[in-house]
Amino acid sequence: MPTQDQSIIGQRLQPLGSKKRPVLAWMSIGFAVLCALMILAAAWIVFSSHEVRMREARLTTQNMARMLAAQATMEIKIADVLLENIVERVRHEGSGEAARERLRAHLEQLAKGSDGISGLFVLDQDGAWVASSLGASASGNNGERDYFSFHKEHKQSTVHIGAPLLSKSTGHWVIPVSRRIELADGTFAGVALVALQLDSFERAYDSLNLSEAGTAFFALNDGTLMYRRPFDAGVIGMNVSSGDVLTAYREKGPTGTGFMTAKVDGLERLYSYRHLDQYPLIVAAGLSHEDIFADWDWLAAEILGATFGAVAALAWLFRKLMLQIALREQIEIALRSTGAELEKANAGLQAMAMKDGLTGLANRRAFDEALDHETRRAQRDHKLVSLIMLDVDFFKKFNDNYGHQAGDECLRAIAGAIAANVGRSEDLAARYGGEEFAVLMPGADIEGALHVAEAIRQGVTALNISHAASATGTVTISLGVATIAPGQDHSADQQILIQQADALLYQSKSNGRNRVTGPT
Ligand SMILES: Nc1nc2c(ncn2[C@@H]2O[C@H](COP(=O)(O)OP(=O)(O)OP(=O)(O)O)[C@@H](O)[C@H]2O)c(=O)[nH]1
Repeated sequence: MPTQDQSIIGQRLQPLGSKKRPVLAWMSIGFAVLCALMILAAAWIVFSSHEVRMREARLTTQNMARMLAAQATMEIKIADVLLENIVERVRHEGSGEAARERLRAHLEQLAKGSDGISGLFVLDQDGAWVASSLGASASGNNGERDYFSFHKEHKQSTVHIGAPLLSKSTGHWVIPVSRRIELADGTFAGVALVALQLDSFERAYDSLNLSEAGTAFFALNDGTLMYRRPFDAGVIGMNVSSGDVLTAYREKGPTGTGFMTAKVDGLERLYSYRHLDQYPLIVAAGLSHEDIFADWDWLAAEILGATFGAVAALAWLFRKLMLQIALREQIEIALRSTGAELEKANAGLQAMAMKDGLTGLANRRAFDEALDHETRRAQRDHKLVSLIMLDVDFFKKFNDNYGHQAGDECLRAIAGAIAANVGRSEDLAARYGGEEFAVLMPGADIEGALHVAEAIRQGVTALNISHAASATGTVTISLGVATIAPGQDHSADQQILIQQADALLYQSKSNGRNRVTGPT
């Protein structure tokens, strides 16, 4: 079963009243603006929180990069200080048999006091171990290592940091940090080496608050990857110089932040990178999209979902309200039109109640009311009231000869002749009863009334309705005309007026019919 609302929608709502239409239009505009503002506010909150997340993420990656740079600087610095010390010692004490023993003890001493160092070595001009922190019996040759070749070929006195390699002595990943040893004349005399444990970097990188998808790494200026979190031995030593981070470093400067794609796994992350001030190293930390926006996605979905839900609920309520208003309006319109129709019907009924059904003239009731009203008025205004009473001659015979239906037609024609000769608007022609008619003429004197009566008589004669039983051969009427000046007793005056007119009418009858008789 359709609901009330549905049936209204089905019928198409009637247009609203002209006064209410602008009000409803403004209400609708106001509601639409309110909804738009709610959605805009929600969008603004979501957008702002996105910006805040981004700012926080940038700050986080920048702090991570700063921390990693400080850690790497510290590690290398310690190694560098140790190397300076060792090179200086070799230069002063040489590397002869006696010096070797003291050097070895010194290296052991230095290694003991330093965390994160796998070993300290002094190599001769061929790469053979002169002394190491690993003990008197330890021996080896590192002549084939890249850093050894580098120092042999370059007269560079500053520290050299090499790509990570697997230690020959421990089998662990180490970073070789080394310096060239020269004789007084500048000829190559060997290399001092500190092997830094890659583990100590791993600990620092693991302490970062990064998810599975986050990453951090450091690389040499030439793009050689030194370490990357999460640790994967397969990528150590890989060249990432063509990656976004190294490219940004070359193109934009020593520090930077932005979304970049990793060379190693192809994932896009928000990276901050930083080049170490003192060493040819770059560190970088990257947060994945999930790291940055994990709970923001939910928050945004909740805010937008709640907003759209509230807007939908409000729209539903607003539509209900509009339908209620439209329904009320429709009921009001229907009531108004029903009221108007009722009034019209009442007026029609009233008119019908005062009219004679056969002739269309006023009926007896209307005549009686008008007579009462007019005699009172005439009494007040000191005026006359005249009355014509008329009756169809030999009408019984007419009916008998021509039938009742023809009789009705005849009465209708006579009523037409009466109405045609009653000219003033205040005059009232009525069917008094049966074949008897009356014409009430307020304000008319006897002459005027006689004149109208004669005109009516002639009008009926002129109808020329055949009436075989009448002496004239056509339908005629007899009339009596009376006039009074009403006094205090209206009721008696009315009776007198009717009786006089009626008596004069019957005088016309008895005098041969088809005539008008007035008072003598
Ligand atoms: N067809 C028709 N006849 C009517 C109507 N009202 C009254 N009559 C008839 O009118 C006739 C009146 O007859 P009477 O009162 O005898 O008068 P008359 O025959 O006209 O004779 P006089 O008045 O003496 O000339 C009656 O036969 C009524 O039935 C009507 O509405 N229609």
